[in-house]
Amino acid sequence: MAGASSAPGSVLSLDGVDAGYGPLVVLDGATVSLHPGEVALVLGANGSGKSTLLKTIMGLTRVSGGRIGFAGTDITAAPPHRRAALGLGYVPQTGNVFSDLSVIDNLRMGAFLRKDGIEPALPGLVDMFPRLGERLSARAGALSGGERRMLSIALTLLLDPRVLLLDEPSSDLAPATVDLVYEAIARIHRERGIPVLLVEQNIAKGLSISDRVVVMVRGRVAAEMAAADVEPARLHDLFMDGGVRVAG
Ligand SMILES: Nc1ncnc2c1ncn2[C@@H]1O[C@H](COP(=O)(O)OP(=O)(O)OP(=O)(O)O)[C@@H](O)[C@H]1O
Repeated sequence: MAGASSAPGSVLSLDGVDAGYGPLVVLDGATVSLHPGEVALVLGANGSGKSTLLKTIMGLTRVSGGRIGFAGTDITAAPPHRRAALGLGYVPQTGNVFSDLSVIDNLRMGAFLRKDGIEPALPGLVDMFPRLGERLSARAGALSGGERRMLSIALTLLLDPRVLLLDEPSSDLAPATVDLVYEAIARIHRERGIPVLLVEQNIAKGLSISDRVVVMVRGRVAAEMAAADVEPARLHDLFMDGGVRVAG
């Protein structure tokens, strides 16, 4: 249903969404929106529902209430492939890379839906991720953690997303590698103007590229603020409001 549920001025919005896994309800009236051109950082304690929020936006959980709007379309009941086709680009924490295929074959697979194949997109991707360009014939399973993360992001970019949903891009990476991955994310945002909804436990790193912060407590958005206004001590209090352990 066109125009049914996007919050004014937002490209993506969740309005009172309840969602979870089977009988387990994790998101409990989650209301959040993403505006054109912004990076919004989702913070919260372990188990507060950050990853579930992204999975729900992609249609990977069971939604039992509320509405999800994307680019003027009500996608609450849309299957994941339709959400991807509409322009939702999801980079999960793990799992969208084929370890037994080479880097270039992963990219060919990722370009399967493109009418023009991988060739026209490859120079831009290699420019964005030079390390991948040097390792096109390497088996993806032999890549470093950072290279795999870059391949994972590159695969999502091949879908020409209108929004990027990133789930903990720093997880399990050494600090220097985190910096490389974040430089790439910042560059994608700057050069392509793609709004980003970022889930991250590395608060300092997440804040470094974000405009706005959304704090989740027990499956709902407990607070929102400009990234520039974030006081770490206050964040800690907000996280603890849910009575659960603080991440990191
Ligand atoms: N596939 C699943 N099946 C059942 N329960 C799940 C599943 N995935 C997550 N959960 C539960 O949902 C709740 C929220 O998990 P979620 O991963 O969304 O939290 P999170 O805020 O991303 O946590 P973290 O910071 O630890 O990654 C947790 O209680 C978790 O055990």
